[in-house]
Amino acid sequence: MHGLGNDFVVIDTRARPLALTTALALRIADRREGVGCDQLVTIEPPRPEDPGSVAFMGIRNADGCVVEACGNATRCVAHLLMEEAGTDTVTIGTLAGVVVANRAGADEVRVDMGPARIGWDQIPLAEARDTLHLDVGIAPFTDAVAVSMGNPHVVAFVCDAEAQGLAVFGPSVERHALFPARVNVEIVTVREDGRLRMRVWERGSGITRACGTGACAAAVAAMRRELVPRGPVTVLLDGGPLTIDWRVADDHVLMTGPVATAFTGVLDGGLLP
Ligand SMILES: N[C@@H](CCC[C@H](N)C(=O)O)C(=O)O
Repeated sequence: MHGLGNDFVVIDTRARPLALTTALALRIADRREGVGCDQLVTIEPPRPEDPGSVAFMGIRNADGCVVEACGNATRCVAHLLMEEAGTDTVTIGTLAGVVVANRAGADEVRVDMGPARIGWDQIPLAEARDTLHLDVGIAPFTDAVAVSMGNPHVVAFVCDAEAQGLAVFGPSVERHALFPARVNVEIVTVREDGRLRMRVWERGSGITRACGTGACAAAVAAMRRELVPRGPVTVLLDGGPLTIDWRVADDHVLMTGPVATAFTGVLDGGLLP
């Protein structure tokens, strides 16, 4: 499946448990030898600690590491589970917390991604720093904004996001000592029409065509800096637009966007044990 070209292999392990090792995840995610994807996602039985959830969503980046959140994959898994149950809403457990999703159109899903976390220790940063004006020491991240959506993000505002060498500075920012859990890296231009143009270097996956949690982080960062008014904003990714609303009532971030299924079937070819 994919959300705006951010693509996933989604494996339903509810009926058939899967011992997913890092080595196996790496093989499946490998675009040369495996199926190939930005993230590998498992649908698992619900955990007792996730109240109201019908399933747990496990997420691994293409480098095999387990991560807490993935906005685009959450829309995809929510869509699958709502189709399966014939409902318009679904509650899913993730390592970042329990999220609630709703249908927002034929192939559109809205997810309440929960609160944005902005404390330095919530990102996390290696030391106490101002997350609204963060100097990472690598241009253009000399006055950046750090936000956690359950996973860590750092956002730099630039005049022209297209002109930036994301593949050059992305890896250095991702692994900078200031970010002990590494970080997802976003460059954002605030357009004259009020929309945000964002490009992303994802932790553990590199440049992707879209990042849902990254779009949430970019919108929160722009609103914290008062570059756009608090309320719904369109974030333009390489793969298309997402609508992000940082709700005033409870500080939750709502993400609305499309879901697409590329292929459904049996993953074999010797990949699974
Ligand atoms: N593509 C995702 C984010 C996936 C996880 C991220 N690379 C991380 O390491 O935190 C999204 O749509 O949010």
